[in-house]
Amino acid sequence: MSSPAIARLDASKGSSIPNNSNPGDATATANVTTSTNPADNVAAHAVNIASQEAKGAPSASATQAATVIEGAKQLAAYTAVDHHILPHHKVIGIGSGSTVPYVVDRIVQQGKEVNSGRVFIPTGFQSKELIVKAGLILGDVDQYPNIDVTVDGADEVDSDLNCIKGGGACHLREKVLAEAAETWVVVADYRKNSKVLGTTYKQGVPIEVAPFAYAKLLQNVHRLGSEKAVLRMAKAKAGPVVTDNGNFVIDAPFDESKYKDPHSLLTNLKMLTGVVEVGLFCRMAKAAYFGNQDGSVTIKRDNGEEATLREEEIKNYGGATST
Ligand SMILES: O=C[C@H](O)[C@H](O)[C@H](O)COP(=O)(O)O
Repeated sequence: MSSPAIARLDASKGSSIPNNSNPGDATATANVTTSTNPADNVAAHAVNIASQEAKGAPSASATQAATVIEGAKQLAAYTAVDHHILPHHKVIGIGSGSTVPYVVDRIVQQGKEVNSGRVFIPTGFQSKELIVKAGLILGDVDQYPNIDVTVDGADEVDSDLNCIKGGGACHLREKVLAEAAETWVVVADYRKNSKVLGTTYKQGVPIEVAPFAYAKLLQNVHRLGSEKAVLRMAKAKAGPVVTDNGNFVIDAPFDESKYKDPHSLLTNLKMLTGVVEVGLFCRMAKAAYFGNQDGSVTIKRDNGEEATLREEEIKNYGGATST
């Protein structure tokens, strides 16, 4: 597995996959050409971005940074799938976000034979589309309340594997699929790897709320200490973001002192009447995989272990760690 830094400029093979769910991550919305070798795919991004630049899109340094980030996402996703989605796993949850297309890509690379005996459960519109377009078998959590493994993205992950999720407003279904899974694994790039939540993800805790209750809830969230909490507004529509479940989202930033005890914060927010789900996932992950800029992958596990696998170690790991 080659490092993103030494990627070949060869965009000739593979299929095109959509690549982003969150608004504000527009540099990552180009179609991605995929192959089994992550290095090829990083190179494909470079070609894609270069052609976008020719049409007046972002500068070379911005596109280079975007390429490195995409390479990191792919490394995290591919490594997590290799470690946790094993041939005997038959019911698999597919999360949301910009790293998840690479998860589906790697699952497809495991082959038609193994995948024909599996069912894939989506966490929202984006992952449903990914499953269907990849030709995988779609199911729902009401048919399959017991999932073998769910792999999902995150907005930020702390040292205890607590996560902020919901930047794409999918956290209700994501939490249901995380709870339903025997193993829940998070994949992300290096920017999401923090000691304390709120360090890099500044928008705050996403809170899905019943629409009619939003104004009262905003007051109550302000009183809980998030004076800057706001109703999330849509970017290309007048009015608020409406989730896949027909609800609104409040984004509530808190001080570091609150983020240091995310479980108490979660409990206090969840107790507010009208809250449907809170985008704090506390100690739910078995492991979190972060792709790094240098082509290595950092793995944090729920037992406190942390390891960084370099290129050769990823390639030779070959081992399954999942249940
Ligand atoms: O609601 C969205 C999900 O929680 C995503 O997994 C999270 O926002 C990360 O998304 P991205 O990888 O696009 O930053």
